[in-house]
Amino acid sequence: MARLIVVSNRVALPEDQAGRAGGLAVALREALVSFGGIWFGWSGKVAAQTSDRPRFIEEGPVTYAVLDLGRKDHAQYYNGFANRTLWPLFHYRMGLAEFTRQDYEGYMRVNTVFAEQLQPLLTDDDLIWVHDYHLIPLGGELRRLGARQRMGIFLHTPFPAMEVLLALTHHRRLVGSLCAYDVVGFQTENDRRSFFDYVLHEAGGWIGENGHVTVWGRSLVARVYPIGIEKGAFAEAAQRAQRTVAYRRLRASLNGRKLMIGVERLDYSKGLPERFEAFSRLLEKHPEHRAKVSFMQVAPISRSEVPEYRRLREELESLSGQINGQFGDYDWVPIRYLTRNFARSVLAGFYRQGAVGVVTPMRDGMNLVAKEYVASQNPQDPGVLVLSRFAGAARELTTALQVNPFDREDMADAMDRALGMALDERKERWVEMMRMVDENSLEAWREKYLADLNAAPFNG
Ligand SMILES: O=P(O)(O)OC[C@H]1O[C@H](O[C@H]2O[C@H](CO)[C@@H](O)[C@H](O)[C@H]2O)[C@H](O)[C@@H](O)[C@@H]1O
Ligand SMILES: O=c1ccn([C@@H]2O[C@H](COP(=O)(O)OP(=O)(O)O)[C@@H](O)[C@H]2O)c(=O)[nH]1
Repeated sequence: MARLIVVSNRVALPEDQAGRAGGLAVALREALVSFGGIWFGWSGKVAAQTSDRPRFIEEGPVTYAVLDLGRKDHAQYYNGFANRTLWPLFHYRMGLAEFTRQDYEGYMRVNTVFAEQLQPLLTDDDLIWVHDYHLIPLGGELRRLGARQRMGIFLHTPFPAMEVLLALTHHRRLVGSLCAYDVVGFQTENDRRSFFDYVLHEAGGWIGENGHVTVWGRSLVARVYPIGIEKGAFAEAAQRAQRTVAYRRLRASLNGRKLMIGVERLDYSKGLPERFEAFSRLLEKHPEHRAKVSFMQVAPISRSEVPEYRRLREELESLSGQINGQFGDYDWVPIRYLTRNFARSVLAGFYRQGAVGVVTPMRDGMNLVAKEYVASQNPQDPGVLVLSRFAGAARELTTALQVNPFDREDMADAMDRALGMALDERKERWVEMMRMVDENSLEAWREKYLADLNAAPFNG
């Protein structure tokens, strides 16, 4: 049987798996255990120099092979080109995208080093599954070194419209390396359509049936695999959470008020200032909600070495202070803004208490929080999901209250509607969302992708 080689920027090492690992890490590890294989990537450590060989950690049939990144590589590849150029561009924030030649060179250099250190570990019938925008050039680099294995990539972020991508100096090289893979996976049909547009109108390629693409002398398939959450896990976690101290303390602190909850990394793609302003608008426009609802925003700090992320943090501190000052009372704080990270087992209990879940990114590949919120609800008394139409999840969760995050008024109205929604309508909307969450589970995503990768022809 073929071995599986997973390559991702972050690797969930065995010591992280006990309870801290996210659902995606658990699902990938399960696949690795059943195929046997290697998980290759960054160790998460920054050192003086990038490692000249991987550090190996063996656990049963799985080998973890990780590299430390040197300070310069970390700055140029991760904080630079990946998170200051590609991330904003892929999330349609052209104004925030910074491009420097040095960052681009650092990005390419790290991809080359990854390829050079991975290539000797490969055997002929391995299946190679690369994840995300950090490592797009890796496939092309491996091919350059002679790798003929079946190789796929899954893009967790959006793939931008062609006109946006053209703003990147090296767009041709980047898309060219995407086409070195045999299977290119996207979160939504929208993302795939943008890729097809580029193939047709910029690269002069062909799109055949069932996602077959012929371009630059290569054939590949481009398909949609919406990522999901582990089947049943959040429903169980939310039930269990009800017996915990955190659950009870949150409940007691609400003192009978409704909870509106948001959970995301502190990232400008998530639309946090816009959401805070919409909440402020809600309190202004509908004073009946004052002192009747508490909005809790969990926003663990992310990518804090990138200046745009630091500025966002300052903006949110100021906005939450201003809104609490304007509307708060001696016994009610409108916004609870928390920048610490919570375990998913705790979050499940928080989601369950949320009468309203607000997930309003300006743009998001999928947004798993939306699905986790739905799965954590009490079927007898479910909450309402207010969801941005620009989250990948909006394609599946069509019975959420969908909003335009660029329109504060629209969001404030949806919050008002969600807070007042009758039980029958809440149930009806939730049943349909839950059906989608179950159907497009994390397990289904993994199996569908691996089946396509397995079916790809060997390039020998
Ligand atoms: O590794 P970090 O820089 O700390 O960032 C965390 C991850 O953020 C992004 O997540 C994306 O993947 C999710 C699962 O497919 C999807 O729901 C979400 O919409 C995406 O934003 C990033 O793409 C990952 O590589 C990062 O590890
Ligand atoms: O304090 C927190 C905040 C978030 N998350 C998890 O982080 C993931 C965020 O994934 P999503 O797809 O929503 O966005 P991303 O951060 O990947 O862009 C979800 O599984 C959350 O449960 C967490 O474990 N603790």
